[in-house]
Amino acid sequence: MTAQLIDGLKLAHSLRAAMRERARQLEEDGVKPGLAVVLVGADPASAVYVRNKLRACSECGIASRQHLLPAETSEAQVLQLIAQLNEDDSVHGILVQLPLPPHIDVRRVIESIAVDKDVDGFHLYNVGALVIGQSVFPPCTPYGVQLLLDTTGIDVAGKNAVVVGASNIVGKPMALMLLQREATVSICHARTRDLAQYTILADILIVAAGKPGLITGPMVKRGAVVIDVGINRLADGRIVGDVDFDSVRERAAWLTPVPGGVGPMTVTMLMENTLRSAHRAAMQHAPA
Ligand SMILES: Nc1nc(=O)c2c([nH]1)NC[C@@H]1CN(c3ccc(C(=O)N[C@@H](CCC(=O)O)C(=O)O)cc3)C=[N+]21
Ligand SMILES: [Mg+2]
Repeated sequence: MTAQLIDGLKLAHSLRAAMRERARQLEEDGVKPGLAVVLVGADPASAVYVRNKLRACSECGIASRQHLLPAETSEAQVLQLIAQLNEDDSVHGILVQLPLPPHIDVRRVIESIAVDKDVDGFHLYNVGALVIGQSVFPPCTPYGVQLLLDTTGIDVAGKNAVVVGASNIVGKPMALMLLQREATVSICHARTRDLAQYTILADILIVAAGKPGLITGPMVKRGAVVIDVGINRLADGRIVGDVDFDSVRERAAWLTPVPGGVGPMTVTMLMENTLRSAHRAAMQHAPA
C-alpha cells in the first residue's frame, strides 16, 4: 500500500479564498476583522511562524498588526499591552506567540487575554469549554487536523485514535476533540512504555512529539490515517516531521507531508477563529 498524501497547503489556500469573501462581507457591514500578534524576543522559528500568520491575514483580508517586543520586556509590560488590545475594538483576535522568555509567566499572560479575543483557544475558559464540548475557539492545530481528517471521508466514531504527545497546545486538546467525535482515544507520551504496542492499533494516528523519525512503518497499522504534527529542523536545514515518511507511506492509507501538511492548516484555523470573533463583534453592534 502507498498512502495518499493529504495536501494541507492546498486545503489551506482554498479555505482562505472563502474566508476572504467573509472578511469582505464583514467589512461591508462595518467591521474590518483584525488580528494582533505579540512576539517577545527574536526566536528564529517564531519569526517564521509569525511571518506565515501575517501573510495569511493579508491573503484573507484580515487587518494585522504585530507587536515585536525585545526579549528583556517585563511581564508587566506584556500585560499592559494585552490590556490595551483587549479594549481596542479594531482587534478581534490576540495571539501571543509561544514560547515566551523564561522570566514571563505564560499562564498569567494567557489568562489576561479577553476570553472573546483568545483566538488561540489557550485561555483556561476556552480549554474548559473544549472539555465539555462547547468550544468557541478550538485551538488551531488540532482544529486544522480535524479538517484534514475530514478530507479523507473517514468517520472517526468508534475508531481507535492514538495521539502521541500530551502538550497543552496539541496533544491534550486533540485527544478531547477526537473523544468528542466518539473515537476511542489513547494518549501516549515520553514516559509511555512500548509505544508501538499502542500505535499499531491506531486507525487514526496523530503524532505531535517533536522527535524526528519517532514513528516508523512497522509501528503503523495497515490502512491507518497518519497525521504528522511534528516540525523538526535538521542540521542540514531540512524540515521533517516526527514520522519516518518513506516507511510509513508503505503502510498507511493516508499521510500528511511536512512541510505542507498540518502547519498551513494551523495558520488557517487562526484566520477562521479571528473571523468568527469579528463576526460575533458585528452581531453585537448590529441594529436590532
Ligand atoms: N500562541 C501560539 N499559537 C500558535 O499557534 C503557535 C505558537 N504560539 N507557537 C508555535 C506553534 C507552531 N505553529 C506553527 C505555525 C505555522 C507553521 C507553518 O506554517 N508551517 C509550514 C512551514 C514550516 C517552516 O517553514 O518552518 C509547514 O509546515 O508547511 C507551523 C507551526 C504555531 N504555533
Ligand atoms: Mg451585507
